Parts: sequence; structure tokens; C-alpha cells
Amino acid sequence: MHDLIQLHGVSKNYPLPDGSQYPVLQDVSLSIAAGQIVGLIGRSGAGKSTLLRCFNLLERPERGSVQLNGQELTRMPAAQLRRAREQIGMVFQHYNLLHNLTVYDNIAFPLRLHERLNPPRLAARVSECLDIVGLSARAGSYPAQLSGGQKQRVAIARALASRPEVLLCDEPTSALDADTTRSILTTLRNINQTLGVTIVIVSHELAALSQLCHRIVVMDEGRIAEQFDPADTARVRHTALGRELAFYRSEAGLAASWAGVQHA
Ligand SMILES: Nc1ncnc2c1ncn2[C@@H]1O[C@H](COP(=O)(O)OP(=O)(O)OP(=O)(O)O)[C@@H](O)[C@H]1O
Repeated sequence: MHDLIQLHGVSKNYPLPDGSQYPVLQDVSLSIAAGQIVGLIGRSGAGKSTLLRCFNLLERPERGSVQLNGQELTRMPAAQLRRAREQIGMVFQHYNLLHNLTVYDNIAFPLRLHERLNPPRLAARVSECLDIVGLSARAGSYPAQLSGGQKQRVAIARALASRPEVLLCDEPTSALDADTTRSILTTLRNINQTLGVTIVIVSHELAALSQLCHRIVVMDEGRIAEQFDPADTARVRHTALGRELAFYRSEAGLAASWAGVQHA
């Protein structure tokens, strides 16, 4: 498995109203292997979303390097960066769908923008994505006619439309109830297993992450506090969150309740 994403020495500050700088990311280095599901967890404000958004340069670090397949994104000219970003799909907490467009047209939107597919190929691609998320019957619906979980499925289908290598998910289930969360995470796991898409997910759902992820990265105050394989329950964790995640993984009753998202 090769490293798909590599961050080296990434630092970023946000300016504060008093003119000082808030160090949101401090010298973060992280490698994500192709085909993995990696969870980013940490307290509110730890810098998880900012780090995730550095992966596709939605946020530009002030220092450090961001590589996708060995290509340095921070030095790419705009047109080349746009093409590289097609390899990176993104899913947000609040879905970010276009409300005046049908499900079909929401998924077709990035394809019409970035890829010159003829109408039959476009239709085939949209239908393939709808199939993956189990929403083939709702192509003609508008977002307002869908539940939260269905809207997030449309957002996942849209993120898959350009057949990306990696899916960045920023708290994709935090607006959803427990059952819907489970089914969305099962869908993400299936996407990883059947399509080989690498997934990086920011979430506060500790039990779910401990079942879903091949690797957990714990962030604290803009730094990586620790990272580990959640299946490796024997290792002593250094952070409270790490210990809590290990507990979920080892707790038989809870593990059984998450059987739908357990690794085979
Ligand atoms: N555009 C911005 N300008 C200034 N400060 C920001 C900006 N975006 C985020 N911050 C601050 O940076 C810190 C880290 O934010 P970030 O959203 O990355 O954290 P997080 O770990 O994802 O938190 P949460 O779990 O609450 O979403 C927070 O203190 C936040 O207020």
C-alpha cells in the first residue's frame, strides 16, 4: 500500500481580533496509506476540520508540504490544482446540496463543471453513484423531499461522481440520529471495501470510529497527540480519547451493536 496523502510540518495560524495569531495547526506530519479509513478525533477546536481542509488546500497552510500521490499541491498552478482536486471528494456535515436542483442534477453538477461526458455517459455515471448509495429511486426528488440521511447519501454520491481516490468526510453524521449514522457509516465502509476509496473522517462518534477505522489520529491543540490501530487494544493509550476508543473496541456488547460497521 503506497502513501496516498503525505503532510510534512504543516502549520497554520488564524488571525485573532486583537492582532495576534492563533496557532490552529502546529507542525503536523501525517501519512495516509491508499485504501485506509482514517479517523480524526479530538476535542472541539483541536484543529481537525482545519487539518482535513488542508488535504485539498481548501485551507492553505503557512508552512509545510501537502502531497497527493507524491505530487506537491502547495506549489501547483491553479489549473493543475483543480485537476488534482478531482481525486479528492468531500462530504460536509450539512450536506451542501443545491436546493433548486434534483438529486440527479446535484450529482451531475460537478461532472458538468469539470468533465466533458456525453449525455449517455453522464447519465451512466450518475446512476452508478446513486446505486452505490442506494438512492436509485430518488433521482427526480429535490433535497427538501429527502430525510437528513438521504441528503447525506446524495452528498456522498456527488463526492464520488468524479471517481476520486480519497473521500474527506467532515462530521458527516453529526446531524443524524444513531440508526442513520450507522447506515451512513456502513455505506462509507462499503465504498472503501468495494471501490478501494481511501477515507479520512472527522467525527465525535467514538464507538463508530473505533469499529470503522483502520487508524485513529487523536488531535489536541493543533498537534497530533497520538495515532494507533483501534484493533490493537493491548497497547496502552496516551490520551483519554485514545483510551476511550480502545474501550469501545474491546467492549463485546457495544462491538456487537456495531456489527454492521465491523471489519470482516
Ligand atoms: N476561519 C477561521 N478564522 C479564525 N479562526 C478559526 C477559523 N476556522 C476555525 N477557527 C478556529 O480554529 C480552531 C480550530 O477549528 P477547527 O474547526 O479546525 O477545530 P475542530 O477540531 O474541527 O473543532 P470542532 O470539533 O468543534 O468542529 C477553533 O478554535 C476555531 O474557532
